[in-house]
Amino acid sequence: MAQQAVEGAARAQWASVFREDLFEGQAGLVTGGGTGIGFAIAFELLTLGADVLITSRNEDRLAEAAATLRKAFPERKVEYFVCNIRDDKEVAAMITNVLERFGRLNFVVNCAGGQYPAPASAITNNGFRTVVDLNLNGTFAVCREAFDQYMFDHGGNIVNIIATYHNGFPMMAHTGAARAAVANLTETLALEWAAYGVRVNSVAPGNIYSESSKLHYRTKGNFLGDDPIAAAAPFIPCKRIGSTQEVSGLVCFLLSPAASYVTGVTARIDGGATLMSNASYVLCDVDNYPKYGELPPEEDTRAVFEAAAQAKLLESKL
Ligand SMILES: CCCCCCCCC/C=C/C(=O)SCCNC(=O)CCNC(=O)[C@H](O)C(C)(C)COP(=O)(O)OP(=O)(O)OC[C@H]1O[C@@H](n2cnc3c(N)ncnc32)[C@H](O)[C@@H]1OP(=O)(O)O
Ligand SMILES: NC(=O)C1=CN([C@@H]2O[C@H](COP(=O)(O)OP(=O)(O)OC[C@H]3O[C@@H](n4cnc5c(N)ncnc54)[C@H](OP(=O)(O)O)[C@@H]3O)[C@@H](O)[C@H]2O)C=CC1
Repeated sequence: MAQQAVEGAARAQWASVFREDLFEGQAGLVTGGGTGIGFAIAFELLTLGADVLITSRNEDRLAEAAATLRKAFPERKVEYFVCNIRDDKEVAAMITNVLERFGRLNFVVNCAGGQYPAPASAITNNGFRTVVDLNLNGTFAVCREAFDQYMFDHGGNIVNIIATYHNGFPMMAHTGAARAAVANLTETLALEWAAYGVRVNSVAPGNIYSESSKLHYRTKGNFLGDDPIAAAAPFIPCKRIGSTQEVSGLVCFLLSPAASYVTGVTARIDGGATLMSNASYVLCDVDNYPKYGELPPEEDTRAVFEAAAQAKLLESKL
């Protein structure tokens, strides 16, 4: 709870690179908008003039995030609605609710999602089904309801947050399969809905610094040490993990008129990590790669890098 407020306060110091009236007059929805990447996206959309409804399962977290956003943006409408995107009826009710509150649905950002790290042989059928249900079926349900209830008549803009599933996703077979399916769904919807003035794109983040993702790995996975997201940094070409604001900036670009001719793409945002296909190429030290948004303190990151490299955590555990 308190973490949300701290995150919100920290983000109040951070400004978007985009024009402040970019989304003036628009209203939309961010699933998973109460935490992490989704919160950063909601924050930036509000910064740029939009009214935003955030939705997820945990009402306490949503209420606290909405309170933080309302405090930061008293001139905007900030709403929340409790919805499990794995439940079709709740999704339909949630879309109806956005329309009742805002009277329009110009954009949808599908950021709700997740999984647990495990080797494929340890994933039960129900575990696999659960993760596919959340990331694929839930995303589809939100897209289709948004289209049926509003975008069919008025056009609109959809961005799906997935993950870098490219070249396989060891320890994440369920989410890799689901996210690859969403990338394909993105292409199909972009084709079918172009005639209705709807653009559909995806953003595939690599390792992003978010409190909830660190917690998620520490409590449920722990296969890359205490801070697995940061421990991956030595193996990323730009030698750092990404910030939630970097993901948000890409989403805002895709929602903006500058991306009017962009539909059906999956944009990777991973510091070049998924390009690492040549085993004979050894990454150099990097000390001048640009940074944007909230990242862990330099010293902490370096300590984690050294520990990770020394223990060769990635090689030994995968
Ligand atoms: C190189 C790589 C670097 C890593 C590279 C990193 C890059 C990507 C980083 C990505 C980071 C993030 O996504 S961060 C975002 C993290 N946030 C989240 O994941 C939040 C949402 N997640 C969830 O709610 C849960 O993880 C999820 C499983 C999807 C749904 O939970 P539920 O409570 O609804 O499910 P349950 O009913 O409890 O469980 C359903 C089944 O799943 C199984 N299950 C659930 N958790 C389990 C666990 N930890 N370990 C085993 N099995 C588990 C249960 O045993 C059940 O199977 P049976 O026992 O057979 O019945
Ligand atoms: N951080 C990272 O490194 C990466 C993250 N991603 C993906 O980006 C997205 C955001 O991640 P991040 O912000 O880091 O992590 P979070 O855990 O903060 O985000 C997940 C969000 O999804 C919501 N959610 C989960 N299940 C459901 C559900 N069934 N119905 C509705 N909402 C749900 C959660 O809220 P609640 O619990 O209240 O339902 C939460 O707000 C996720 O899809 C994640 O998998 C992809 C690649 C890398």
